[in-house]
Amino acid sequence: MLSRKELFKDTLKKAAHAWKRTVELHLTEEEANLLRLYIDQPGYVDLHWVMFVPAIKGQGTEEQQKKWLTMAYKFQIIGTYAQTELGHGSNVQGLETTATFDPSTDEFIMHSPTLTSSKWWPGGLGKTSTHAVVYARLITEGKDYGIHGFIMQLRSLDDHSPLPGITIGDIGGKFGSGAYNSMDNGVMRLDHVRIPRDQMLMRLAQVTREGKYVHSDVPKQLLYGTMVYVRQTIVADASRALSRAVCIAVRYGAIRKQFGSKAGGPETQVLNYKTQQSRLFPFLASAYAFRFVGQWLKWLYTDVTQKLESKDFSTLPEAHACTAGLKSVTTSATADAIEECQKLCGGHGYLNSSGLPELFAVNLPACTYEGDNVVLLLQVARFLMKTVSQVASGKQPVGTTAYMGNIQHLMQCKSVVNTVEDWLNPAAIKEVFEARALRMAVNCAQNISKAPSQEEGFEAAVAHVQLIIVTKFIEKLQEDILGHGVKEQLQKLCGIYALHLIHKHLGDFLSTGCVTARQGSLANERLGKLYAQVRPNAVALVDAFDYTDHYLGSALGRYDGDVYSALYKEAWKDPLNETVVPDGYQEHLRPLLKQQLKLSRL
Ligand SMILES: CCCCCCCC/C=C\CCC/C=C/C(=O)SCCNC(=O)CCNC(=O)[C@H](O)C(C)(C)COP(=O)(O)OP(=O)(O)OC[C@H]1O[C@@H](n2cnc3c(N)ncnc32)[C@H](O)[C@@H]1OP(=O)(O)O
Ligand SMILES: Cc1cc2nc3c(=O)[nH]c(=O)nc-3n(C[C@H](O)[C@H](O)[C@H](O)COP(=O)(O)OP(=O)(O)OC[C@H]3O[C@@H](n4cnc5c(N)ncnc54)[C@H](O)[C@@H]3O)c2cc1C
Repeated sequence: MLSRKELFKDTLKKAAHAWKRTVELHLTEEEANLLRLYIDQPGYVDLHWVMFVPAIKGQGTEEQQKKWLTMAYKFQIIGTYAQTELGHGSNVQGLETTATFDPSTDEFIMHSPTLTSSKWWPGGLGKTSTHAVVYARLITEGKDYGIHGFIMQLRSLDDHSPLPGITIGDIGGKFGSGAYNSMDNGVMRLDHVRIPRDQMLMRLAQVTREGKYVHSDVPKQLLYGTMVYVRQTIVADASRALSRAVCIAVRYGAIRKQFGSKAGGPETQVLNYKTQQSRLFPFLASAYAFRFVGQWLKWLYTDVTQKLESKDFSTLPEAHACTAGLKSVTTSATADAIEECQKLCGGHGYLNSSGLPELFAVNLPACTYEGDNVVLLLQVARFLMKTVSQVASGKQPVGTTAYMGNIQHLMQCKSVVNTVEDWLNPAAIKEVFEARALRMAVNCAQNISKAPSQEEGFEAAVAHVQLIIVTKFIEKLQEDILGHGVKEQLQKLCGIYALHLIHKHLGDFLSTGCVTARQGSLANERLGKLYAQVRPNAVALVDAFDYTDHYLGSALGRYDGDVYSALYKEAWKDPLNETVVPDGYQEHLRPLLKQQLKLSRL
């Protein structure tokens, strides 16, 4: 119910209070991150911690890190990540902002040469940030060396006014009433703003005092390292958002009753309808699947970071493909699922008090930020095409593409599934996913060799990423899992996750000859049985996410199931209900009604 201005101020207040508590309680970095997470309102601090600090860590020299991170860690400065421009987002190489070295003063001149080069979107830029890592084309000795990162001070540390040559503001209201409107995504134009040479982030490349451009021995792709880091964290965000929506829809489905009353008895819980189960349980399974793959991705990221520190860059392409692909598939699936959960809750799901509209609005942009999901999947496709060509020339693939080394078998194998029960076998499931992914990648590589196109391979990329998710779920179940019967429930969810994908993408599985139509229909039959088996534990499986009512923020998803009184109470809180007769009655309603009355008496 807050206006944009009130909402923004509320975010400032919460962030300041959270920081105060962080200091008072000596919270660790991890604990402080959790506190921020549970505040659950996008704000400038997200950009400061998730992008500004990591950008300096990844691209700054030790000296630069010491100087800037010391201030950033104490919040003496507030930073953002200013990459996207009004005319350029996905294509980072197309950015127009310039950083021209002036050897006479040992400074860079930061400039926005056109309207389209205005920085546009960075979170916290609009009203809050005092500093930013700004991405700009480095020009020295008359030559354009492409995009590099620069630390810039934007606002005075005394009175917060923009520094000379900097025009800065908020880009305006966004989708939904709350959601990202708490964030001051900003616009910024630079008019020949001078910064010292040592504010270029110099781990990847340096400009000497004389203006010479010098490469480091690290790959230039490390410039994109911050995005790899954030994409990895977004997978965990997607899993969390999806599990919240599913928790609301499952709990409400157990309370809501419609039709099916026998002999005057109670109506049927909507969660007992097979159609409700077949729409909802794949999301429940996906929430668990995304959580497990998110945990694995965090491990992969830590591993690649350690390797980078010892100058081993070999796993960087895989880390890029996995983070890009998983960010894309999990956020798209999550946005679609939250929208569907609204429908699964019927009319009440459309009320703000269900919590679902806000959840949708806040998670929808994850399909776009940190890389548009289509653009990112095309990056995965590019990686797959390279791997296929390496396999063809005899190189053994590793990591998540290791299965491609089994090309002889996977290109011609037939699924062993003969009965409904055979679809319980994880090895049988994995084999059809591997065969589908490989065959689609090889088909795509053949198409490209006939007619090269940047846009081929989108579906092959989706198939590969889904294989990763299925594989990581299966691997998780090979670990020890505590709790009586928990593993069995997770096995059922794993089956649902994999088989619902076979159902959804049956065209791919059939056209690549990985399964027959009969096997496809056996998969559907198995799926129906799994839904019925999961039903008795569905509520427990969402309770296991352990969300408080406060965090869930939903009248429908309450733990105690007292849905109707909660909806009723929430309705009365609406400002429209502050008066019995609404504002506007005297000016607009009364004259209208009186006029109609007069006319009818004529
Ligand atoms: C309710 C509370 C919620 C709280 C939530 C808190 C979390 C907050 C999280 C986020 C908040 C939102 C903040 C949002 C921030 C942003 O959006 S920042 C801007 C993000 N922008 C993008 O992602 C742009 C996407 N574009 C690109 O990444 C690149 O332009 C590209 C598409 C990858 C293309 O790059 P390029 O032009 O260089 O071209 P290529 O020829 O394709 O690539 C060259 C080679 O480099 C390899 N590559 C590309 N990227 C990477 C990488 N990241 N790492 C490693 N390697 C990379 C590519 O594969 C090529 O390799 P090859 O030549 O061997 O094939
Ligand atoms: C809430 C939010 C917060 C953000 N925060 C920040 C931030 O803090 N800092 C920052 O720098 N940026 C930020 N961004 C910007 C964000 O990173 C970009 O919006 C994103 O990278 C997508 O770029 P774009 O908007 O230019 O989309 P476009 O690339 O213009 O995409 C438009 C359409 O074109 C399609 N398309 C584009 N290229 C191709 C292609 N090669 N092949 C096929 N289809 C293609 C896309 O799929 C899409 O459908 C934020 C954005 C949002 C929404």
